[in-house]
Order: sequence, then structure tokens, then C-alpha cells
Amino acid sequence: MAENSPRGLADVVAASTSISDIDGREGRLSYRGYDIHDIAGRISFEECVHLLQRGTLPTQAQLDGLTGELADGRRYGAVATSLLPAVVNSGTPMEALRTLVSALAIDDPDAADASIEADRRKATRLVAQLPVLVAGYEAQRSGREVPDADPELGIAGTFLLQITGERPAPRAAEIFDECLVLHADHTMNASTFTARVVAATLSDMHSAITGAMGALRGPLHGGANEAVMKTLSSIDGDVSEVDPFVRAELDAGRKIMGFGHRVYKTEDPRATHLRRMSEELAELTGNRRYYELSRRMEQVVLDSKGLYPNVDFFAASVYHALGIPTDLFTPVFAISRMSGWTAHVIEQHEDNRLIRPDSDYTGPHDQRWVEISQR
Ligand SMILES: CC(=O)SCCNC(=O)CCNC(=O)[C@H](O)C(C)(C)COP(=O)(O)OP(=O)(O)OC[C@H]1O[C@@H](n2cnc3c(N)ncnc32)[C@H](O)[C@@H]1OP(=O)(O)O
Ligand SMILES: O=C([O-])CC(=O)C(=O)O
Repeated sequence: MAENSPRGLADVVAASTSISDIDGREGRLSYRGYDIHDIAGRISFEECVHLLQRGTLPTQAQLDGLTGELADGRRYGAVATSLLPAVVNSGTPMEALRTLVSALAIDDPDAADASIEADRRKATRLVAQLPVLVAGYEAQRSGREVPDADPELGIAGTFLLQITGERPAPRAAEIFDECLVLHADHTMNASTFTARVVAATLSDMHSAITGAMGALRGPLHGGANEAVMKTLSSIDGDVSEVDPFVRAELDAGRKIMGFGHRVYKTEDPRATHLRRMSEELAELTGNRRYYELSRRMEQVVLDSKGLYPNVDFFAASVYHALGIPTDLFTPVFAISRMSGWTAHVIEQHEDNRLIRPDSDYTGPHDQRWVEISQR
């Protein structure tokens, strides 16, 4: 029996990884040794997928190869296709997509192959399929067709095209591409840890990713981006309403979504980029409301609680400005994080040991059984 385990495994090192690293005091994040400030806005999501899943920034030939594999892997199979109408309108998009991701396993051509090579192929296909599944979900519930993918647009631009039905402005596609890079991996966050726990039983890639989808959806993790948008839209008046709103929430003992972080004790480096994108989109769209409410909220929460915005906070106003429906914000997070999750499953399978921590028993001892009639 372990004693004095930190609640929520805070500061416990649960795995070794060469995929990403965080310095929570300094507010630094790197993917395979590249500082996020150096690569955000400079590499495409496809390059990021190569970096995380295959270990290096790709050469042009490698990128062309991966782009071809992603295009080939995009189509999802008959089982997910037949399930789609049943899961649309029967719960939240994340519930539907978790189910659909699980269903992708059944049609996967490598379903029966547990090798690392098959893991790699599944990883590429999952990155390619999730945006198309989200677009299929959106089209199904809106009663329209999914526009064809445009190879010139890449994953980010094609997703915006397929969700909104309109070809995105070049800058909008670039901004969304950067969002996907920023959300791609984050060491032992709850959903990645979940994926690794599942993978470590020598279960399969799709089971691990289905578990990760379930963990991401919660409002303390990826679900916070949707909650932030709901918070911002619940404020009726101008920025002067932010102070009393935050005070009332804190007085009622409620958390302000999009603030605080288990690891960062200073600004989340991804928030720096998302804040800048939120401001740029406010200028481009001529609608500064959510950016300005966000800026005020950031100041009030910092002054009153000493908490900084995390990745989910400015992502909300950015996704809103890009025309993404609020209930698809967390699925968008999953589209990006799929690259990191799958890389972690491969890494776990490459050097596996069952993940099985201990627990502190807090129940009674030495109880004696009595007849049911005597209890
Ligand atoms: C992609 C991501 O997953 S980023 C995180 C997304 N989640 C959110 O934005 C939800 C809001 N934030 C939170 O709930 C937390 O900050 C977490 C879950 C991110 C981190 O949690 P933990 O490290 O476990 O911190 P914990 O929840 O124990 O909070 C520590 C203290 O700060 C307070 N606190 C933390 N976050 C917030 C917040 N957003 N609003 C108000 N108070 C907060 C807690 O109430 C607690 O106060 P107490 O010590 O007086 O009880
Ligand atoms: O690292 C965490 O705990 C949560 C987070 O920011 C992420 O998953 O991006």
C-alpha cells in the first residue's frame, strides 16, 4: 500500500517520453526538442504530425509522402458510415465521435495486426479520418453534403471548408493550421495518459484512442474550450459586466473555465499565440466583442485568483471567429491531439510495461460477514 500519494497524481512522473516536454515554471513547451514559439506559425499541421509520429521535421519528399498517405487514409469505412445517422442528434458531438472512432477499428485494414508497423499506419489513418468524421457529423445534422476535400488547402483549410461550406480566406486557414499545431501534444495530460494506460495492457490503437476521446471531453480538460465560449456568450452587456460576473462565480465557489493548469505556474505558451490570433481575427472580422471580453476576464481572474489562461481560453474566441460551431470546439481539439495520442500509443507499444499504480486504502478494516437478515 502506497502512502501519501499526491492527489490526482500531481508531479508524479508516469512515463518516459521523447515526444514533448514542458517547463511549467518557465512556461515552455517543446515538441521533440523544438520550442513551440519557434515552430508555431512556421510548420503546417501535416509537418507537425510527421514530427510527433515519425520523430523528425519532414523533408519535402517525406512531407509529400505523408500528405499522400493522409489523403489515401481519409475515407472511413462502412461501419462508421452506417452509424453516423444514428449518433447524430443523440447526445453531444464528443459522445458521437467517441463512438465513431471506436467503430473505425472494425473497418481498419490492419485491424488484426498488432505490430508497430500497423500502429503507424493506423495512426496516420486516424489523423486523416477524424476531421472528415467531424465534417460528416456536421453535414449530417445540417442536412447537407460534405464538400470535397481540396488538396491545396491541407487538413486545416479543408476542415474549415467542409464545416462552413465556404472556402476559407487564406489567413483563416493559416490561423486554424497554427491552432492544430498548438494543440497537438502536451506530455502526460489526462487524455494522453489514458491512451497510454489502455495501450500498456497491449490493447489496440483504436481502444486507446477511444479512451482518450472520453477523457478529453470532460470540462476540466479539452471540454473547457466549449465551456469558455458558453461563459463568454452568457455575458449580456459590455466589458464592465466581466468583473461582477467573475466575482459572482468565484463567490459561488465555481471555477472560471479556461484558467489554471496543473503544470504551468505562469502563462501557458500556447495562450500567447492564441491571444494574438484572437486579436487578429477580431480585426479581420470587425467583431471585437469576444476578444475584448476575454482580455478583461483574463485581467480580472489574474488579479483576483492569480490564475493564467490555459490553451482552451483564447481558443474559444478564435474558433468562434473562424465559424466553427461551439459544440465542435472539443472535437477540433481531438483532431489536433490525435497526432500526439497516436504518437504516444506507438511509443508505449515500442517499450511497454503494464501501467498499474497503487492506491491508498481508506476504507474500514477487519469487518466481519453477517447474515443478510442480520444486516
Ligand atoms: C487542455 C486542458 O486540459 S487545459 C485545462 C482546461 N480546464 C479548465 O480550464 C477548467 C478550469 N481549470 C481547472 O479546473 C484547474 O485549473 C485544472 C483542472 C486545469 C488544474 O487543476 P489542479 O491542478 O487539480 O488544481 P485544482 O483544481 O486543485 O485547483 C487548485 C486551486 O486553484 C483553484 N482553481 C484552479 N483553477 C481554477 C479556475 N479555473 N477558477 C477558479 N479557481 C480555480 C481551485 O479552486 C483550488 O483552490 P483551493 O486550493 O482554494 O481549493
Ligand atoms: O497538460 C494538461 O494537463 C492539459 C493541457 O494543457 C493539454 O492537454 O493540452
